[in-house]
Amino acid sequence: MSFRLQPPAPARPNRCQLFGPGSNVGLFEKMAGSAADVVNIDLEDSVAPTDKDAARRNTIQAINDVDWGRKYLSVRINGLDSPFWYRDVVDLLEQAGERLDQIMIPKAGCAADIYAVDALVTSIENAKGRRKRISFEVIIESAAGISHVEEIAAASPRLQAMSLGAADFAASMGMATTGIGGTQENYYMLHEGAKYWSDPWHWAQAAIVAACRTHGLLPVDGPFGDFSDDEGFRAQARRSATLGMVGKWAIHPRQVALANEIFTPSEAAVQEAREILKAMEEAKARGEGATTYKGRLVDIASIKQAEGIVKQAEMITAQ
Ligand SMILES: C[C@@H](C(=O)SCCNC(=O)CCNC(=O)[C@H](O)C(C)(C)COP(=O)(O)OP(=O)(O)OC[C@H]1O[C@@H](n2cnc3c(N)ncnc32)[C@H](O)[C@@H]1OP(=O)(O)O)[C@H](O)C(=O)O
Ligand SMILES: [Mg+2]
Repeated sequence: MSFRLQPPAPARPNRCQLFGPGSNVGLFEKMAGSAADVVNIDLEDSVAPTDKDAARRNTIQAINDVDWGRKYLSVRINGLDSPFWYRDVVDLLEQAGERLDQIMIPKAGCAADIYAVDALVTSIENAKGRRKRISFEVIIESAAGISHVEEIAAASPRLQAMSLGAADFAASMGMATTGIGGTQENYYMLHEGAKYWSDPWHWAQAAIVAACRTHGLLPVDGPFGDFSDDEGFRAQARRSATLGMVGKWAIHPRQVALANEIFTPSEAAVQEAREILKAMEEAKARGEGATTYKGRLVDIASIKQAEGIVKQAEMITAQ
């Protein structure tokens, strides 16, 4: 272990982030009543430029009026390259009540982007005497964002989570696809005439997970565009969970249960983790640092792996 210890990520469930446009007021109560851990009201790309002012007003009213229960309540502001973002921040911080938990910053390209939003948020919080400190989630969805992912993860103590935005990422990278996440038909290896599909999102996800784990943030997988493809969503989510991500966006309500299913450790996984912990306790009592569990090696690193699964399950149950 490095002398610099790995900080823990925030201890709150983030299995599913349900998105809805701030211009669609009819969705707010439905989002609040969903089983998502996080609700993201969007002021950015799902809102037409002509609707920006109305969406911002709707969002502030909904933050103040809707019963959001135990949801982690987040608003995605417009990008720093737009003429809208500063007004999003000013109006949200000045007019939305303390129920607002988080601001989501899209298309982050460097640490200074987060610094700029932090400076504005901090100034308004102090001026208005807001008691609750707003947290940040950042979206990595550009070539610059992934190139600077580690400095972005370290950019502000407000940062709690980081997501991959597959659509903008693909566009920025010039990827030859219009798909939003999932299997890409042309990304395959050929062996003896058979195609073996690979995962073009994998390397970016792994970079995000590493940056998040280094700086104590929650790594989150972004949207899966084809909301009629449940199995495709599950497969993508399983890969993300295996890589260390804690949750995934839902861009349609039918994806909420799928995300919760995949990012809640299964009973079998929790039972196995507990058995490994027991096997290691017994090994320790014998003065051993390694032992055999179901025919395979387990050692002190296995304790950390197993504890991670048990802690995740316990945190979700405690909610
Ligand atoms: C890709 C980049 C992104 O920005 S993704 C995030 C931004 N996008 C969004 O926020 C879109 C969110 N989704 C929607 O707006 C809608 O789901 C829809 C337009 C995709 C489909 O809506 P539609 O009403 O046609 O769907 P139905 O199947 O008819 O709905 C059934 C039922 O569910 C209710 N509903 C629909 N959407 C939501 C929702 N988001 N939350 C809660 N409830 C919802 C709908 O009203 C119906 O209700 P009922 O009539 O049955 O009562 C990213 O940045 C990147 O770069 O990758
Ligand atoms: Mg995007």
